Amino acid sequence: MDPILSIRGVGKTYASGLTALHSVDLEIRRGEIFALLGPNGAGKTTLISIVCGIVNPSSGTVIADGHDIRRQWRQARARIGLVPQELHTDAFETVTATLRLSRGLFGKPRDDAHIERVLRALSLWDKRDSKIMALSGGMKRRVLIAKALVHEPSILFLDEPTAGVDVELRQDMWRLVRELREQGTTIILTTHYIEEAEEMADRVGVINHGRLVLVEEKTALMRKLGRKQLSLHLQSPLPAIPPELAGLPLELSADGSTLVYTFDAQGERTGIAGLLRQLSAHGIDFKDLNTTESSLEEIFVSLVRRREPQEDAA
Ligand SMILES: Nc1ncnc2c1ncn2[C@@H]1O[C@H](COP(=O)(O)OP(=O)(O)OP(=O)(O)O)[C@@H](O)[C@H]1O
Repeated sequence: MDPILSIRGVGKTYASGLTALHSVDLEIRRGEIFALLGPNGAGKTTLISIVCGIVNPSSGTVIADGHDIRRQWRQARARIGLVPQELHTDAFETVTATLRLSRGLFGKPRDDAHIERVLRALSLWDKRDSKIMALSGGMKRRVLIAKALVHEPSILFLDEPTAGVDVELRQDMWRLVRELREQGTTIILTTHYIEEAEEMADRVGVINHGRLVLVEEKTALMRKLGRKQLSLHLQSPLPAIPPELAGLPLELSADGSTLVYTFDAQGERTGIAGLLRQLSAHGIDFKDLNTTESSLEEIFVSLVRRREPQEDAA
């Protein structure tokens, strides 16, 4: 593996005494889309801020594209683009001037052709001469992304990029993320929209109470922790699950018309054949059936819940 970003033993205790991160180890692969998930206050922004040199870690090291973020801050920072949650930019500047300035800050020579490409990709070309303060909220978010990309970073952090944005911008954003990945940019995003991580990410990390509790290939995670459900839509509603079937992982819908059987997606044996035999033996007929798999969201919620008692005990 060729990590583009190595985070080793990174901890953070704020001046208030609050420990936001406990010795986090994480390696990000070159060219991947990595989704960092976690509930509010888990430490995602703290971790991103440390990698971007905005917050000093209390312990540990971070190597970004070959450069130590503390000893070679300038070189490391020039490899990183950050789309923060909020806009901190000069409201009186025009969009183009802001981008030129951002690019210059990272020591990159002026390149108006690149700025034009970034502006066009974000549907900002028409707004290039507008002052930032005259833009709508959505347009300002687009400027944030443009600013993060204008110095051609190899690692792009997106901190809650789609929180509160409209559908059009969200779609533009994901199209752009895919294009950037195809061009070789490594992307690390935090999101509360887990379906986005499910759709976009190659790997998923879950952070909870300042600890990285899991890092896994998304598909493997879904296979490993996912559960499947088989829904049987019955010919005639049942008043209750027959006592003979009480030992099975079955649930009956409130109106008695659907039996839901839950099984392990990873298991060797699903038990479905046995279930169908038993239903037939008890004269329970069904007219239709379908299966569903648990989403990353359900897996995430159960993971975060499951880890809580361990955390408290630690
Ligand atoms: N400057 C600071 N001083 C003291 N405590 C802080 C500071 N910044 C963050 N924290 C605390 O550190 C913890 C982690 O916060 P952080 O913003 O990293 O979480 P997060 O996972 O990004 O949350 P969210 O999903 O809400 O953005 C929280 O308890 C937060 O209150």
